[in-house]
Amino acid sequence: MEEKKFKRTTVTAALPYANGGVHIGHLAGVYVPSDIYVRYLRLKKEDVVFIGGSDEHGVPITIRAKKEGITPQDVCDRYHKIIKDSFREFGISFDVYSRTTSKIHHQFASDFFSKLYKDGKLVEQESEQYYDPEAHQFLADRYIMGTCPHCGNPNAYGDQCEKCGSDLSPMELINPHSTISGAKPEVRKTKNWYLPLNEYQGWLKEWILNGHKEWRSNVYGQCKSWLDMDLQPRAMTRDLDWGIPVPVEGAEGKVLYVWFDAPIGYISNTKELCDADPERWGSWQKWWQDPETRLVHFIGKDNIVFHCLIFPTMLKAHGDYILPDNVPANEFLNLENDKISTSRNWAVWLDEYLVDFPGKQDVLRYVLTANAPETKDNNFTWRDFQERNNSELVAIYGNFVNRALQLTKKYWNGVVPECGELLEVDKHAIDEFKDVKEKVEQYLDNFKFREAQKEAMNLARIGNKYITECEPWKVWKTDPKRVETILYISLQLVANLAIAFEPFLPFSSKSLREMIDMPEFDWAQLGRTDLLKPGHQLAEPHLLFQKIEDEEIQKQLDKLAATKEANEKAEAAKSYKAEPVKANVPFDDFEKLDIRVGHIKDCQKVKKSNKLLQFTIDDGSGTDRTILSGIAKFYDPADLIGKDVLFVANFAPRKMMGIESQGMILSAVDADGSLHVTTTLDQVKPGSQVG
Ligand SMILES: Nc1ncnc2c1ncn2[C@@H]1O[C@H](COP(=O)(O)OP(=O)(O)OP(=O)(O)O)[C@@H](O)[C@H]1O
Ligand SMILES: [Zn+2]
Repeated sequence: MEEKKFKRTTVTAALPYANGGVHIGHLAGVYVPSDIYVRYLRLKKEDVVFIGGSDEHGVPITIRAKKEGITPQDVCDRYHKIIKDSFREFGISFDVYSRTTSKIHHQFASDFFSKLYKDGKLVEQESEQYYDPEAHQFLADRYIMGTCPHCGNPNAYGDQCEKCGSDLSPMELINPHSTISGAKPEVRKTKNWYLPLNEYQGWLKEWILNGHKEWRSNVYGQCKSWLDMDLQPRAMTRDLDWGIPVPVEGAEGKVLYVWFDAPIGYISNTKELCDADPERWGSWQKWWQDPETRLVHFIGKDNIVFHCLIFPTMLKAHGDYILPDNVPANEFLNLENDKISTSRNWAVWLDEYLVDFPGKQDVLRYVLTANAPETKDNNFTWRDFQERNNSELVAIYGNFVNRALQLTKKYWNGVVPECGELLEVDKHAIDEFKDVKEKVEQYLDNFKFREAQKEAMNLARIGNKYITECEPWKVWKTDPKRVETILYISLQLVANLAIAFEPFLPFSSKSLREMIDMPEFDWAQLGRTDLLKPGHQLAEPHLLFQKIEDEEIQKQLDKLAATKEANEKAEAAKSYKAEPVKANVPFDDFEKLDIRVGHIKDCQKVKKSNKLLQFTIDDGSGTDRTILSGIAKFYDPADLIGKDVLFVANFAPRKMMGIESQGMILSAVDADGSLHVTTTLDQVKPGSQVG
């Protein structure tokens, strides 16, 4: 196949769903790689537009709104702002970041649907759906709960059981109920409009399986497995009240399917940008309808089917649009060996990261790229984060820059020296770093961001090796002229680093360019050895990166451990069922027990026991009472001193670990098996009887 030549590139990044903030999985999967790519094209002075925005329709937003007693628009407004701020703070350099609740988008998506409808590209079909007779509405899958037919989990959703992971359809649930009203749903007939993917199957096969063999193997493979099955028509409308109304007569109470409207958001957001500044951007059609424009979608793997099959089919059915030339989807990033999850709060949130690591955006960008899930799922660990910061950013990149700049400051007051005659060692270093440009380009052109960043880092490795070999601090004593050359070459390497790292670590690059006073630069200069001219005055050097200490990492690990514990508790509570009540007993039996209030005067751990606590109790008799209780795992003894507890006073004394226990302290057993000492609501005198 001949290589296509393009005049410009439209880059889109998946529209994040506006019911949560941005976490490291989002950054690693989509936003850092797309930003690197766009920055690279801009540096090459190519014509490129970078499109983003929030996805604000769909059911989960309405569920959250109901739960919090606010409107869906309130939910969107809150998260759109958080998301937008996070992207700005991490240097994700969108040309436009808009939202799918915008007026422009509603109109645009509605018109797009109308055109398909009028051209007869959609198929009208009736189907049976659950309907809530009390809330008077059809129920989206997420609004129906019931018992999972596979594992018996009583809290399975209409589309999925989170316990066993099965994909479900609402009709499979046993004893379904509406989560809105609790009512038993009825089956009713409803009409929707479908995109007949089946009619496009042959075309899709040809376009992807023959035409795009160069796509990443994970993307190509997923497309192939879909295309090896028979594609089914897919509903493009839903019975729901949050979204873009279906612009067809008789479709009241229906909205466009969120995966129909969201990708159109890429186009409507481009239109918003172009309309606002046509001089700078030209017409939006140029970016979406000109065959000389190259369209690239950055997404995570769960979005592949939508961007490779469904959206292209919509574009093809419409007829006026170009199709994606590549869809470099990433696999998933996990956190400390567990799936990142918004609902379980198992994530590193960008806004929280910035509070704990202010100014360290580039460290996260670096680690997420170094460890990007490009070919398989990958794992983020805080130890790896620390290790890469300390032994790569600090010890290699930062160290080299600092050596070169500090030596120049020391010997020449920060003025770039002359380059003298080149020795073998100089020529070798120059040769080595001249290749870097081509290698980085090759990797970036093929969306291999991990490798590309590694190559950029190689510049610093070359620099460190060079300085170490040349030992300018020793040579200075005998041959200062020679040191001029060594530092001249080192400084050229530093300038090259600032260019090479601009797409990856824009904040550090900017800071480095300020130190070497290099306001103007572009990609074409990469590999040159005359970027800083002799006599050029450098600014005051400072450290580019700081070491991250163990305590800072431990704090993050502790935070995650606390989240895990809270999740386990919540999980246990969900499946908790109170024990059945025991057989009735005569009141006389109860009366035989003497339960009393005791005041804890002292409490100690029992030596050599990790279960027992020894209590000294004031029981109102004037003599202290000793009671042992197996609750050491759940309490710090010091916290119990001074508290009142309920205890059984008339059990026969019993020896444990050599100590006689005179009674039993009463505790409640929680869902997770933890024990909680009981007390009275109000303070009463020690020795008061309970009954
Ligand atoms: N852990 C992850 N690793 C890689 N990519 C991810 C990860 N989580 C989300 N993404 C990608 O980020 C983009 C935006 O995600 P979206 O807002 O749809 O959230 P999501 O997939 O619902 O994630 P979450 O459930 O964590 O909120 C999507 O393209 C998605 O594939
Ligand atoms: Zn199940």
